[in-house]
Parts: sequence; structure tokens; C-alpha cells
Amino acid sequence: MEIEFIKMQGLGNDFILLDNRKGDIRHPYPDLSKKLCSRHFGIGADGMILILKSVAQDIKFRIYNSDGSQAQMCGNGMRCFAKILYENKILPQKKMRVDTKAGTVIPEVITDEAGRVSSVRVDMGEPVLFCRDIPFKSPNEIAVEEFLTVGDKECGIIPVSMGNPHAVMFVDDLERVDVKKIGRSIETHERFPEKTNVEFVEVVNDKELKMKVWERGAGMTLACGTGACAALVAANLTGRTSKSAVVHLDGGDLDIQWNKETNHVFKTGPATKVFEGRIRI
Ligand SMILES: N[C@@H](CCC[C@H](N)C(=O)O)C(=O)O
Repeated sequence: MEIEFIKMQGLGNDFILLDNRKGDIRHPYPDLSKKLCSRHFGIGADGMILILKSVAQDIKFRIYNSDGSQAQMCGNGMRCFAKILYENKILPQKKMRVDTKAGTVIPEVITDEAGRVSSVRVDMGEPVLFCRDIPFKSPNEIAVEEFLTVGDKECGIIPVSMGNPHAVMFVDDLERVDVKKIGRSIETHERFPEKTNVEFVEVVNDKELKMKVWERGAGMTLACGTGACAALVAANLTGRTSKSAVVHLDGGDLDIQWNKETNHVFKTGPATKVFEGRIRI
């Protein structure tokens, strides 16, 4: 069968969006994601996102990584998702309640004078710090900094979940980090039973961070939205930044705020349609 797709990117973190509200795409999603995301044999992307019908919320969001594994949430993908729902009039409202595997997430599209979506602000919910819920194996309930043995080194990380697991590692010089080597080892470290995304973060000042990422199930990407939120939470918890900061990623900047009153993390950034088409599966 032939299906329609939309290719999108948020700061170079790229996705294939499929509208399966009618349920006519029956192909197993893990296999479909692997095929479509292949940069050589498919469309090419870091992940595949499904637009699905929801009973409890306005709409349902599901994300698969390029290796076929399913993730609970995706921050950059959520901005792309909200932009398409609004621009294609799938939902009429700017602020929508989205059912994700990590609970309800609330994106809000921001439009310019011409009515076009200029950015998307996402209420990402509360960060999760309890080790058992991340999940991260530790004798402590909350791990503010723990050391993992990676090869012959001890790496200090802060585990945080934004619905999906993250290991945040602060470094002095981001350019000197072997993101692939250390990222891969921490992703599959036995203390993260569901694997983890890995963020390498350099503090610029108390309102700016620089970050590179190794994503679970996708490898090195140009940006990670949930990762940027986890980085801000870890930086603030350890006294490195205030509760709001700009995170500079290889693909561009994200604005992250951790609201004191609600404990929710808000993320604002762009989303762009790259092209759309049809593909035989
Ligand atoms: N790129 C994403 C996160 C995608 C899922 C992640 N690889 C996982 O397995 O948890 C983002 O922008 O948050």
C-alpha cells in the first residue's frame, strides 16, 4: 500500500509524521519506523510520529525511534506535531491536550501576524527525579549526582526523567567530549534498565547552557527537547543556573523555563515542515 507522510524538523531533530487516525496503516510500527527512518533506504529521520485518535484527550501522539524502539515522549517532535495539527486544521485550537505515553502534554502554537506558526510552547509537565520511576538503579531515592563506570573512567551523571529517561553529564569543554563513545556506553549502562538518552552539558552562565546529545534508539542528533528540559532541571538542582535558560544545541536554541509554582517545565522553540509525499510500504 501507499501512504502519505510529512517530513518535519525541530532544530534539525527530524521526524516522519503519519496520520493514522482512521487506522488504515496496519504495518507494525517498530518495523515501519526502522524502514522509513533509514537515511539510505527510506525517507530518513530520527523518529516516526503517529497522529492517532484519542478518547480522553484532544489527540494522541506516539513516537518511535529510528531503531524501531518506542519512546514515551519527544519534545522536538511535539512541536512539529502541534504545528501540523493546527496548520492542517486537524484541530482548530492553538492550545491542545495531547495523550502521550508519558501522560498529558500541552503544546500551544504561537502565530505571527499572517497567522503562520512561528514557534510552539510546550507544557512538558513535571520532571521526575525518583530513581525507581526514571528508572535508574541506585541505593538513593533521588540521585543528585552519581558516578557510572564507563570504560576506565568514572562519569558523574544526574538522572532525570521528562517522561523518558535522561542522564545529564556536566563537562568543562563540550568540544572535547567523545559523544558517540561515552553516549553509547551510558545509553546501555546496566543501571538504566530501560536504557537512556545522554546529554553532555557545558554551563555558559546562569542563563545559558550548551548541549550535545546522544539519543536512546537514534544515536547522535542535532537536538533533543526532553533532553534540554532535563539539562535545565539538573543544572538548576545543582546550583549551576537559574530556573530559566537558553539551551544552545547543534541545531539551534531552545528556551526552557521551570515554573516554581506549578513545578512544570515549559519549552519554546521552532518547528518546520521540510516536505511531504507518498511512499509504498
Ligand atoms: N528527540 C527527542 C526524544 C526522542 C525519544 C528518545 N530518543 C527516547 O528514546 O527517549 C526529543 O526532542 O525529546
